[in-house]
Amino acid sequence: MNYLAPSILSADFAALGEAVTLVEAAGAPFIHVDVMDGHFVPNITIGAPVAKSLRKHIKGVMDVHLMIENPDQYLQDFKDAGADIVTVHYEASRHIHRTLQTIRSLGMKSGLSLNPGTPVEVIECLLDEIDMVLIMSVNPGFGGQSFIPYALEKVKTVKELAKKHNKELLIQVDGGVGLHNVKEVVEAGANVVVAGSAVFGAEDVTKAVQEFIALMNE
Ligand SMILES: O=C(CO)[C@H](O)[C@H](O)COP(=O)(O)O
Ligand SMILES: [Co+2]
Repeated sequence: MNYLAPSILSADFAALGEAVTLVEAAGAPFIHVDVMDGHFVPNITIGAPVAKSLRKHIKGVMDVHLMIENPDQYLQDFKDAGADIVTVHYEASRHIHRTLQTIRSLGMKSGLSLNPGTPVEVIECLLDEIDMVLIMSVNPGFGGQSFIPYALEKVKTVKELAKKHNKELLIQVDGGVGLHNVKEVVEAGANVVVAGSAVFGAEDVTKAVQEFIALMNE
């Protein structure tokens, strides 16, 4: 089974509850929440209070992608907000092993995200602490960017590592994924696909979600 995670980054921020309800009704099992602080990435979005309000509308998995400096400082807040998965960036934590351990100790699934410029090999010594690897296929900060093809090579490497070390590992790809390339992304080994602009920018959001899910599980 492969999972679609619509990113609310491209939804109307004044109507996030409705956005979540719409994509869940269409069959999306994860809701991807992009948290940006204006320091780690050059954009600011939302924080734990908004995630907490949103939680009341989410029936499935709340998948929080932290693009922030000092993630350790906010892990408890996202636990309190009801996050199921919290993903932190390798590049944002000085003691990433400890950060991942803390996420799990709070009772959430731990995700590790790699920027396009970070070699995939860094995950090897962290695999015991990770429930999900997020391969960024754009430089984080904005929706609607173009997919960086080399991400597929990184996904293939993660898939090989997962076969050896953790068959349950979730492998997520985020950035520039649309109906035109989602099959390629899944074939490379991704089992969780984030899509923001291709879902919320579509003329018919319900149809877009359904088409994604059909292509991902053919
Ligand atoms: O983390 C992100 C950006 O940093 C977003 O999740 C991602 O960009 C989704 O948007 P799109 O599908 O439009 O590329
Ligand atoms: Co994201």
